[in-house]
Amino acid sequence: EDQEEAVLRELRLFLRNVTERLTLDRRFKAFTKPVDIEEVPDYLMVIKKPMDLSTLLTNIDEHKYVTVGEFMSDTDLIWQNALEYNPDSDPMDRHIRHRACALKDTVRAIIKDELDEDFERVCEEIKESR
Ligand SMILES: COC(=O)[C@H](Cc1ccco1)c1ccncc1
Repeated sequence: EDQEEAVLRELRLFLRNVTERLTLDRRFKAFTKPVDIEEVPDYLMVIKKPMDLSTLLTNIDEHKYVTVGEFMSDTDLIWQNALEYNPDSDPMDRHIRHRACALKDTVRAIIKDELDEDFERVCEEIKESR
């Protein structure tokens, strides 16, 4: 009912704020847009579920996420894909992997610090009821 829509609206505001802060962080520039398939023709042969920060924002606005957990699954794809596609010892691969790990740690720190457990539980209840 309307209380539920108010909770989901607050969730979207929180997720947009987190995504915006990640997008503004210069370390995460490579994660802000989809990997360019013209530039990397084999990318979709290796990575089955591409994800990036701009797509997160689109998903939020399309009401894809009813819980923070669902949002986290997509943010995990961003850094997991980077580790998988860039596994080599050359400096470029090491650099993107370091940034991927920074993204993982930063998202977890924000959620731990700023998400109220009771709020996430209410979102989970709404999800189960649908
Ligand atoms: C998330 O970004 C990536 O996985 C691409 C893959 C890539 C390889 C060549 C062009 O792009 C990347 C971008 C910047 N620096 C390293 C790798």
